[in-house]
Amino acid sequence: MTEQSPSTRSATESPPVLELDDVHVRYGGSHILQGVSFDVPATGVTALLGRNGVGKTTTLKAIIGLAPRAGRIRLQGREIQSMTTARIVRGGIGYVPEDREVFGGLTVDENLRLVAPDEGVEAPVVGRLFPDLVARRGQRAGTLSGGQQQMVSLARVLLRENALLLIDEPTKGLAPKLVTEVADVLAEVARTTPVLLVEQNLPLVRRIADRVVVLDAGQVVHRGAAAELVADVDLTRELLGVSMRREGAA
Ligand SMILES: Nc1ncnc2c1ncn2[C@@H]1O[C@H](COP(=O)(O)OP(=O)(O)OP(=O)(O)O)[C@@H](O)[C@H]1O
Repeated sequence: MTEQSPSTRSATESPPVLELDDVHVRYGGSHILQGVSFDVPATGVTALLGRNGVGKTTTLKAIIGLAPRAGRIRLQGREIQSMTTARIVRGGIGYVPEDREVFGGLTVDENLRLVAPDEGVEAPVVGRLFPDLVARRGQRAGTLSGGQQQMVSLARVLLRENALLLIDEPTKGLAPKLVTEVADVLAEVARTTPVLLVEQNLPLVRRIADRVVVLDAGQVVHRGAAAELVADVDLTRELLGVSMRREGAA
């Protein structure tokens, strides 16, 4: 495994918000996560990277209790690996899945009122981060663009207080301008809440992530600073099969 210097925590540094220790996921005969261990620090964005099918989404699902997992997972020092998803969410993890899962037949406001019945789009966080959603409050979510649906999905988790956000490929399939908008929102959100982000867009990772964890075949193969990985053309090609040269700048 390639690794930067192990985190030597100073006396003033907060303990990690999330710790994974030897986490395994098996689906039938397939051993998908094979002893995944890493920490998510209590601030900023930690990007979970890796080629297609290496287990990134499965890692988020294991954390939130949507995949059958073994091993130890701690949220703010408390073991959560045996808890139900509902309890983990109540305990402070917000999850934005890859497929966004907005209720297409409900309006933007109705989608948000499922979480915050008294506020919906009137919630201060919505006005501050998603003015477009306020303007579209009466539009059915199923008729929104992919980027707008992503905003609804993000807004919905931000209506709660979260200790940690798990966000799965928020920019997948979005046009470049919308990628920038989503990145701006994520950067703003990460100022107050730590984020574990699955993302394939390396320019975006370079822009908003502080550190990276790279998976390959169900195992962690690299941890370190995001800027260092993204600047290393050979390493990004080796670990991810892509390079910034080919992808272009953000
Ligand atoms: N419910 C399931 N049953 C069986 N196999 C599954 C299930 N969910 C995921 N897998 C398999 O687990 C492996 C990891 O999938 P996962 O979605 O975690 O990968 P990923 O790294 O997020 O990929 P991508 O970047 O393509 O989204 C894949 O081989 C996938 O086919």
